[in-house]
Amino acid sequence: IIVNFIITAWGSSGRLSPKDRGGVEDGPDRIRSAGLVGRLQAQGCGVKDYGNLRFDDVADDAPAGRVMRPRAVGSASRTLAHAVFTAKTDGHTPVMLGGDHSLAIGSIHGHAAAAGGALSVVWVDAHADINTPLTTPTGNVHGQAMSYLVRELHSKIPALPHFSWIKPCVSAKDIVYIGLRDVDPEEHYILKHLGIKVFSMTEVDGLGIARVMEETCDYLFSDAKKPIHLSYDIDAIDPLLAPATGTPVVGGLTYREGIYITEQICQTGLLSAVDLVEVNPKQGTTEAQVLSTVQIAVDVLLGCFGRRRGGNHPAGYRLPEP
Ligand SMILES: N[C@@H](CSCCS(N)(=O)=O)C(=O)O
Ligand SMILES: [Mn+2]
Ligand SMILES: [Mn+2]
Ligand SMILES: [Mn+2]
Repeated sequence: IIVNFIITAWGSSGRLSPKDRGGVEDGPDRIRSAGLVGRLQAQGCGVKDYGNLRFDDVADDAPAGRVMRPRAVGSASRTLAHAVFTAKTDGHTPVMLGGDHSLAIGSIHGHAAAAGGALSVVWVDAHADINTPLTTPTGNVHGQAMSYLVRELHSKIPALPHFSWIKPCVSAKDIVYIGLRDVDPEEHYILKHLGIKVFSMTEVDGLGIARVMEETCDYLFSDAKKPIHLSYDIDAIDPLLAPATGTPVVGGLTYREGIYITEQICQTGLLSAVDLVEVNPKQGTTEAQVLSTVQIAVDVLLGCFGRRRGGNHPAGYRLPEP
């Protein structure tokens, strides 16, 4: 599969709670240094690395209501939205390396603007990240990202500094969650009230990942085939395998389940943008923990862009003649 795509990178943008202790901004470079670009090129992808986006620090970024660092997050998201819009209109499949899941605001916004029509959003995560600014228990935007994007929630979003540029661009019916296991009551109400499709870890256990992916694709394409935005939070994977992340939750996806999701999404031929977020080297207590987390992040992206565990060979390959 020849895929032109970009790699942008994103630092920490939510409020750095003591637990968070920063470090998520180091995720992109650790993923790069694990050889992502070379591995993708080796499997036939064309890769253009746009480098790390830099964001101006915002002084006196006082909370707006409960929302932490609204000005920094809002303006950084706008910068990212422009970068993703440009990459998409240049015909690439953008890959956003996080960094915080708040980056999904800009990546999905920019993707939707370039796509022109509806997007399918597949959100792979232990968390729903759909708290509104009025329901968030922590104020961290990484737990609110979807609420700014879903049309049916628009009336529940108050004005926030540096957020006025955001126009909701995703319909509730075009969203599928996979891997949920730590959902706030308010988020649960939103998911139920909006009828958003959810395959929590209960469904993953009950149905098996093959059936989850079959139902995901049937559901998303029941009306029309739309470009897919895959927003993959590394904390969807069990923290025994991917511990270097800010909000680990026990009972996550196995490596095989996590990769199977990407193989099936790739097979649709509709993957149009990917976020790979919440890799936080500082949250690993040993280098081995960091490497395990980073390696799984690389394998997730390789699966998105054509790697099959049954093997691959380049188009046009022929056996050498004696
Ligand atoms: N529901 C909690 C935790 S959200 C965790 C964010 S992430 N991006 O999934 O790690 C909140 O809203 O702060
Ligand atoms: Mn985060
Ligand atoms: Mn998340
Ligand atoms: Mn999460």
